[in-house]
Amino acid sequence: MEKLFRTSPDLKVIYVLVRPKQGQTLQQRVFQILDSKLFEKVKEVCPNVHEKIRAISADLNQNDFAISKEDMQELLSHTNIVFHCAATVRFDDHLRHAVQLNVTATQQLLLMASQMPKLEAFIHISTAFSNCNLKHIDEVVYPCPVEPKKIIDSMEWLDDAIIDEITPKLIGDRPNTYTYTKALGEVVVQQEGGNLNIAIIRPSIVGATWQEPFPGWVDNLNGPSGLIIAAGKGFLRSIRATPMAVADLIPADTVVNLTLAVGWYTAVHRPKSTLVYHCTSGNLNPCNWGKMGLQVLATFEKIPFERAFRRPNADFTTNNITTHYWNAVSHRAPAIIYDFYLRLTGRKPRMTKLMNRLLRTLSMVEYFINRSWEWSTYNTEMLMSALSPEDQRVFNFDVRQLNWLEYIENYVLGVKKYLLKEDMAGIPEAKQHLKRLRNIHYLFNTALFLIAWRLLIARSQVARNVWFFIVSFCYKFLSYFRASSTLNA
Ligand SMILES: CCCCCCCCCCCCCCCCCCCCCCCCCC(=O)SCCNC(=O)CCNC(=O)[C@H](O)C(C)(C)COP(=O)(O)OP(=O)(O)OC[C@H]1O[C@@H](n2cnc3c(N)ncnc32)[C@H](O)[C@@H]1OP(=O)(O)O
Ligand SMILES: NC(=O)C1=CN([C@@H]2O[C@H](COP(=O)(O)OP(=O)(O)OC[C@H]3O[C@@H](n4cnc5c(N)ncnc54)[C@H](OP(=O)(O)O)[C@@H]3O)[C@@H](O)[C@H]2O)C=CC1
Repeated sequence: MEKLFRTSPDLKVIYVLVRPKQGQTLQQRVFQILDSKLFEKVKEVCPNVHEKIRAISADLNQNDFAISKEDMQELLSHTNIVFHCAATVRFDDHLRHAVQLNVTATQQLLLMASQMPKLEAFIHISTAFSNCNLKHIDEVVYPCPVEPKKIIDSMEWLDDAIIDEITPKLIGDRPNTYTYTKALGEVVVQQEGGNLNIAIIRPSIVGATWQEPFPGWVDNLNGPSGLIIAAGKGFLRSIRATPMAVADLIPADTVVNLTLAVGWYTAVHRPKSTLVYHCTSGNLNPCNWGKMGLQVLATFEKIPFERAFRRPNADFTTNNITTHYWNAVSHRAPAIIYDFYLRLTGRKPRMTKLMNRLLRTLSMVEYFINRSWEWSTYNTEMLMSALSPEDQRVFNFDVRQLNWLEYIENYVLGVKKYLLKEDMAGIPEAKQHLKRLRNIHYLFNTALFLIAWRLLIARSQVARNVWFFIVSFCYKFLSYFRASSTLNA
């Protein structure tokens, strides 16, 4: 919405389907976004943007999306382009819910779109990981072993226990219900698109904005953002990842630019078949997890997060044994010690619970950070050459121009400002806090070493002998040093 109004202020209206949430009405939700820093530039070129965004109450889990008759009539008769990006993105969602939102709702939306007389294009947002069971992925829709229609039907009569049982068999070699249902959604789009002008966009891991409307903007914890917070606050100490695996991140504004360009191309050129566009970075400008991790850590040195639990010092592990070891030593043990301290001081323990959640999240993302994929980008490159030089500039999605180190630094800064809502004025205090944590760390390690050593020499003759040897060696060395300095004098 932001980019559309900034580049096309004469646009009449955007209908946005919204559900009320967390005690906020849909108008409040939309106005909160419009009143945020994100929309400041838009308001300069389009001061009445509030009037041009029409929030329609809708819940994609309900029949006909629970849209009122009047709203439905308005939508059907006025819409020119549909951008469908609503989805459940939870990796561990129950299959019934994931099918409902990512497959059945897509089917229903296509049906709605087929009743829109003025519709020029239907743009469906999928994910580059919908076929993550393959190593090389082309810009085509791959068939699924079980037809989506059969899956939709079976979800209506199977009970939860049976669905739980068959889920691993259905998802096969995909890691979760999210990627599986997004793949089913693509098949539905292809099979049931009828005469509609359709395109599918597959972004990889969406990160903060690169340039527009300003660098580093981010508003959710998906992808790496949540883990950047966990690392910056010192909770995340170790993560099972392959440093050389490609970190296929794609900035949010690049996805937006490609999406709008695809909308134009699909509406104007009306390709004969459904085109799939990969919105990925790995084949054009690869960055790996090792480089990304190091740059994230380097940025924490310059711009630390406030009130860290421990000093940010995360590392990658590459096998199961070291992962278990570091999980026990660096994640669980400090959480237990801290909760013990909270209990002693009469407060409610919370760190173990938080750590368990973090470990669960890590186990869910491991699949994606220990493998590399190749996505072909012929259609995306074709689209780039179909744009005029001016549009290539305004709707830039050429990731070859992206400087990763600069991007990652802005990403971390954006996480601090827009997700954690921390003020830059707090950086000196955050640095002081980290110094205190470093001193506590050294003090704790020294005390631990002394206690362990004391226990060892109390129990072992060998340790005692080593101890006496070290003490007498030091004594002799000091005596020799004193004697030689007296002679020199
Ligand atoms: C060489 C040396 C180098 C040294 C290096 C050092 C390195 C050090 C630097 C480290 C940085 C670099 C790291 C690189 C890793 C990148 C990972 C990339 C992932 C890629 C995936 C891409 C896949 C495909 C992309 C796609 O196509 S699409 C979208 C992908 N979809 C998602 O990303 C949703 C995931 N999430 C869930 O699946 C659910 O969230 C669930 C997790 C089950 C929890 O579930 P549950 O435990 O039920 O808890 P919730 O209620 O959900 O949340 C409970 C609480 O956790 C919060 N929280 C929700 N989420 C997340 C999240 N992510 N991360 C963290 N927290 C989260 C939430 O705010 C709430 O906090 P609270 O409000 O309680 O305070
Ligand atoms: N983030 C990523 O890395 C990637 C994301 N994608 C795709 O991009 C799209 C957006 O994802 P992302 O922004 O990350 O995730 P979000 O969860 O932020 O966006 C999903 C949107 O769907 C809406 N939604 C979910 N359920 C319903 C419902 N029942 N009725 C109405 N609206 C609903 C949500 O509304 P609400 O705000 O009310 O919850 C939310 O606005 C998805 O299709 C996802 O598959 C693809 C590749 C990577």
